[in-house]
Amino acid sequence: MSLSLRDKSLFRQQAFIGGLWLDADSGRNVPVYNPATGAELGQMPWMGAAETRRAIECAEQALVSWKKMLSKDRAAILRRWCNLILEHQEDLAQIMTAEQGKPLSESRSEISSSASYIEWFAEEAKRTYGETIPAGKKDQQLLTIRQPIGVVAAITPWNFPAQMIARKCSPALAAGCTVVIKPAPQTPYSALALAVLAQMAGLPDGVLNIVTGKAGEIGDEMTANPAVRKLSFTGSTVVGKVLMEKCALTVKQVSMELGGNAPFIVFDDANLDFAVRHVLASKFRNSGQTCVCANRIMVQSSVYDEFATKLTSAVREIKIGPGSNENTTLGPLIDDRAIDKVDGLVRDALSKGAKALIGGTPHNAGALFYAPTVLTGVTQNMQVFHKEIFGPVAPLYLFEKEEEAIDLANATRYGLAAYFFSRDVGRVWRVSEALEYGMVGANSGTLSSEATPFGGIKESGIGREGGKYGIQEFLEIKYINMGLEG
Ligand SMILES: NC(=O)C1=CN([C@@H]2O[C@H](COP(=O)(O)OP(=O)(O)OC[C@H]3O[C@@H](n4cnc5c(N)ncnc54)[C@H](OP(=O)(O)O)[C@@H]3O)[C@@H](O)[C@H]2O)C=CC1
Ligand SMILES: O=C(O)CCCC(=O)O
Repeated sequence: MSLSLRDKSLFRQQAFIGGLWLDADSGRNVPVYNPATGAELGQMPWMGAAETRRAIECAEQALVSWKKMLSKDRAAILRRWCNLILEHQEDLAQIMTAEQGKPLSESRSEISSSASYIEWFAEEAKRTYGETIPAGKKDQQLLTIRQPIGVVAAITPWNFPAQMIARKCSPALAAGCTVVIKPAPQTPYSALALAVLAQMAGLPDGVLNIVTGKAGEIGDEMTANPAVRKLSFTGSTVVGKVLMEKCALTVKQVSMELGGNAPFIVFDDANLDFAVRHVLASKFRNSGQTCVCANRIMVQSSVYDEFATKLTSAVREIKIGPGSNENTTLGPLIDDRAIDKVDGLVRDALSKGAKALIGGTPHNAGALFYAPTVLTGVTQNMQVFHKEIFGPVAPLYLFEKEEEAIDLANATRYGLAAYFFSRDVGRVWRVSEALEYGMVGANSGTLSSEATPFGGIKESGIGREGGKYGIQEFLEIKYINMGLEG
């Protein structure tokens, strides 16, 4: 292991089931690599259906007492977990940067935002209110209570290896559910480190379980096992649809946080320097590998050239390199497939008439680095208009009128995040309403926070994470009709 951690116990190469650290039944492991250097970081157990089934059984057994625990006691454990995460922020950030590649400053801020989700839901645990309903007859009381759904399965991606666990697990645990997680194979160590701290915080055995290994087998067990009552997934729309189909057979609830194709519209009355700063934050964070990244930057014709020049100058200042260098602002992509996908989209656009003002090729910092890129002259007939880029490529589209920008923005099957910049208050309201998206940044390129509902419409998903809505995803409403006589 090449990491130098203050607390070495955080780096685990075993899965976590029923409070025990375990190898795969077969004893088989697979390597995990640092995307910046290609060096092997360690091994991860290659588990399958049998281990997943046992993790679900553990979660089912733990559910019996966890759901009955007073919510303030569950909240206290979550609060301790949050505090331990903050205490170990630096080690957790080092682990994340090593396995995921993002700059250390971004890893540190992901760890603190993960802690914020846990803190938020520790508080929400105490507020899972029911209601009374005025009855139509004198001899009855009508009411609702909210109860935990039961065992939850969570499948998480590699782009936010800690925050995804916090966003799914803390509301589930706060609600009284127990959880089995499958983290992405590229980034298991952040998830396992969080489990070390959860155990230290006093989370009872079996309440949180992490199974690493074969996606197909683990996913099939999670979706077929009747004990699992809910699946929460973040990842590609293609995989999300397959999982939804499989969940239908046992009628499980699902929360799906899937792909995006975010428009970022710059109107001619916008403050261009301000908009450029926000494009940088939205487009290049995590090397462009977020589902809410600006994917199609649409600029009104009268400010198009000026905006393109300003953006290119700003992109020139980006410092590309390993995330472990303190001055790096853009790290590598996650793997070869990501490089091929991003480069393929750029090649297609260039071959159809787009121009690269900067970048446009892989970068020589290492095998998985892509040069930050600005493309002009991009049009709807290029693949990049339709696909989630998931890389540091900013394609600029030109539009004339507000209605045209809205039509262009909505011309996609995705509906996660959208952004626009304008100083006209009437337009700010009109466009906010017209955009067919779950989240809109009006003069803002950042959206995510523990206090707000994160999620999409159309093929970007179902459900909301965060805010007062997040915990409801893990609660069932029970209606009680109480007869007062007899
Ligand atoms: N909404 C978002 O935040 C994300 C969107 N994406 C989009 O998806 C593209 C591809 O990325 P990729 O990592 O392949 O995304 P995937 O959707 O394939 O992977 C996300 C998670 O789902 C798991 N998974 C995949 N197939 C199954 C299955 N049949 N059963 C159970 N779990 C499964 C993966 O595990 P395993 O890797 O072992 O297959 C991983 O843990 C990206 O370029 C991006 O466009 C990707 C990640 C996050
Ligand atoms: O890409 C995602 O799936 C989540 C984005 C989280 C964030 O914006 O911090």
